Amino acid sequence: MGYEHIRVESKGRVGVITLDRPQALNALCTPLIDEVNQALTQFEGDDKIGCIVLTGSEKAFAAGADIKEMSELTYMDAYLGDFITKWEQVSRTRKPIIAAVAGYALGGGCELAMMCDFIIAADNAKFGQPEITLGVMPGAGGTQRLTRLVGKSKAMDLCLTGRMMDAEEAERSGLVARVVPADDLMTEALKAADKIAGFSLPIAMMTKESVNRSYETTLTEGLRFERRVFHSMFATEDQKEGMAAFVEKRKPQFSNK
Ligand SMILES: CC(C)=CC(=O)SCCNC(=O)CCNC(=O)[C@H](O)C(C)(C)COP(=O)(O)OP(=O)(O)OC[C@H]1O[C@@H](n2cnc3c(N)ncnc32)[C@H](O)[C@@H]1OP(=O)(O)O
Repeated sequence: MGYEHIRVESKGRVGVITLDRPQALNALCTPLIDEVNQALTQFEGDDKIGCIVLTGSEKAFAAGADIKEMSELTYMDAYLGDFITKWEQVSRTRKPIIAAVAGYALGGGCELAMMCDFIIAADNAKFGQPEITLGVMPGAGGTQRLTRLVGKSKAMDLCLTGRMMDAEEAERSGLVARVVPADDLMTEALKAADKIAGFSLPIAMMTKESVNRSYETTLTEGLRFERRVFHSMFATEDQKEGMAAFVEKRKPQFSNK
């Protein structure tokens, strides 16, 4: 499939999806989301890919859902069309996925980044949930994921005032895993992604599943889930290889089995 609103490339074992709608600061129109989902399906099915990076431009990761597209939406359009639900493919992606964010990550842009496993931000990044200024509230996880990441007080501040926060505040608040100079964003994101892709894919996927479970359940149930998954890892060839390599003082050769 040809892509109009994104660029898709493989860099070794890392799949890179670049939002590429510069005239609208990567506003997330429906065709763009459809293309992102198509690219995710492509990378999920590609055995050579061990990690995915989702990024935008230096000016904008994404300035939100496409306001022009949304402005005429009726309640029935939104309800019957299940507006936003198709965005969630990012959060259902089983392979690790990193958001590399420079510039604006606003509204749905911030929410899309939060659907990834973690965010690496350029020092020029600006995050916010300005939906209230448009007469709506966040609708793609902003009131939920943001609250879990930064706590109630900061989430209320951002969602109720619609203000933006810079990368330094976003890191301090727990939204962002690390901040790097804007010029180094892709180098750093690719380095992190390649490192992850060099580990055992099933182990990375199970690790991701277990961390995500902590959002969905009680501590007791989460610990039980972690223990079961941890035990299951002793049935993998990669556990045998990883530990043997340590004992034999050599680099492991994971086979994703
Ligand atoms: C997920 C859900 C349910 C909701 C949402 O995400 S609601 C959207 C939340 N986002 C916003 O409210 C941000 C809207 N954008 C802005 O406030 C500004 O564009 C800016 C502060 C990000 C940048 O300002 P700047 O002056 O540098 O650039 P503009 O001239 O305003 O924009 C350039 C170009 O892009 C179009 N644009 C920007 N954002 C969107 C958007 N979210 N949807 C559609 N189009 C957008 C903007 O209209 C302009 O295009 P034109 O020159 O053709 O008007």
